[in-house]
Amino acid sequence: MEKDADGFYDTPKLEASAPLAQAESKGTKEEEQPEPIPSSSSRTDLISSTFEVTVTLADQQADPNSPLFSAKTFEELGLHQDLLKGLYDLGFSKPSKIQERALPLLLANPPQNMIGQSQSGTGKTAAFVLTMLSRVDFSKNKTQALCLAPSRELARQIMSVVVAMGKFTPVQTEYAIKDNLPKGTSRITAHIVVGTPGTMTDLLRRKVIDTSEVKVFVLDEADNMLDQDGLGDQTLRVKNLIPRTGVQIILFSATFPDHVRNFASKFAPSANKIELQREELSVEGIRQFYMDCRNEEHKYDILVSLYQLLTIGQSIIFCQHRHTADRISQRMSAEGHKVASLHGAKDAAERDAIIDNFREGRDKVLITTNVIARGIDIMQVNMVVNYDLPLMNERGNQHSHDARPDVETYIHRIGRTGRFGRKGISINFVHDRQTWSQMEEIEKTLGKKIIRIETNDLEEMEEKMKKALK
Ligand SMILES: Nc1ncnc2c1ncn2[C@@H]1O[C@H](COP(=O)(O)OP(=O)(O)OP(=O)(O)O)[C@@H](O)[C@H]1O
Repeated sequence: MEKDADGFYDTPKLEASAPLAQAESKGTKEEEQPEPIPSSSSRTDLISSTFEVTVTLADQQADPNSPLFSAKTFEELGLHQDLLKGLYDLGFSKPSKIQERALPLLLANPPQNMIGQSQSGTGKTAAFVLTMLSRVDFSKNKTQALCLAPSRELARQIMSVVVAMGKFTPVQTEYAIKDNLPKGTSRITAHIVVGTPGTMTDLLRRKVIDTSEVKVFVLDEADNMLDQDGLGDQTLRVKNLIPRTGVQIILFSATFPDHVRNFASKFAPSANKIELQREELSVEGIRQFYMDCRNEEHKYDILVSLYQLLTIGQSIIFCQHRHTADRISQRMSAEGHKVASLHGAKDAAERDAIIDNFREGRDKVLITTNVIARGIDIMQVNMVVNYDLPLMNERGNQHSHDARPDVETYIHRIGRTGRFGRKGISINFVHDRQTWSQMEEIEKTLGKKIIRIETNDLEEMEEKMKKALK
């Protein structure tokens, strides 16, 4: 698995001076999504499918068993008028379960720490962003909230939510991601700073950020941020550079494997906890499939034969290594298919352009590594392919014969589809006894059937997929 300066999730190395990325406002209603302009017949389809999505979302938010359910309104959660305006402007009408449960605890005084878990795509970001925005005293030009994420792509996305939800407040924001600040910046006074741990540590050490007024510290994807095999060391360094007392520590993730739970409890002492049972981890709307390929080369052929289906909506193809992502995308491009590839060896400006092109629907197929396995929220993604299954990040493990599957990363990867009540499908490619048993272990751990699709019957495949997406 890839590891570099920022740890498990790689960071760019070249010195590109990307301008401070303008936060993109993030619509939630289907009609606000940046779809290409449809032809008149597909426009009718779009309207009816928009209607269907809106209706099923309302149904799900009314179903007490759904993670999107809430019995309350945003008004009842004690949010400031300006933040309510921001929420309604984004098209949020009702809180999801995690928002309803977490927000009253997060906003209570005196502030209490939180360890919050909820399935992928259920609205955790709003819970911690609204907390940061609620706790900031806008009359002070001082940094008061820090938020860390495992990748620059996720940090940029979180920032877009801060800006959109804070649209009716005077919030000032700044990034702590590589190659983003103008050279020679010696002082940051923005209320909220969002970044990755390597750059954040650097800014704190050099006292570019004054921490004396910091009162909220958020870790998104907290299990990865605290994991010794992930970004644990770097995150701890950041914590050691902020005040020891008076800071509310907020940890959120869809997964908290046992080996980080204890550390999380020490990192955020006496935290309120919202936890999921193992069987609750997978998202109902994501149908999981697998394809039995003959060998590595056959995996490539199958991926190419899937191209039509991959581009019905948008798709993310996950590989274990950067070189695989590059090789597949070069081959597919040479054969006339439009695909993009994104991984941590690319420089900052390139990474930003690739994810923005994909987010805005200009590219429909993104071939990548675990760098964007977590957090990335693009509603139109209705298919995820595990070209390689995710494997545990143990030294040498990837090459050994008993390499274990990384079930947490699997949950995050497939969670790039099926966002906030949408339907999505995932397809695992298995090609030998080892990958077969790795997939079996994932299936057993999650208690969810992974259904076979024949590799030689494209029509059947298409039928099954269309049915799953209905
Ligand atoms: N109350 C709401 N009403 C409507 N849409 C919402 C609401 N809350 C969140 N959303 C939308 O749901 C999507 C998923 O939210 P978010 O990215 O916060 O999920 P998450 O729980 O952080 O997922 P992950 O675990 O994958 O990071 C976003 O597009 C967000 O705008």
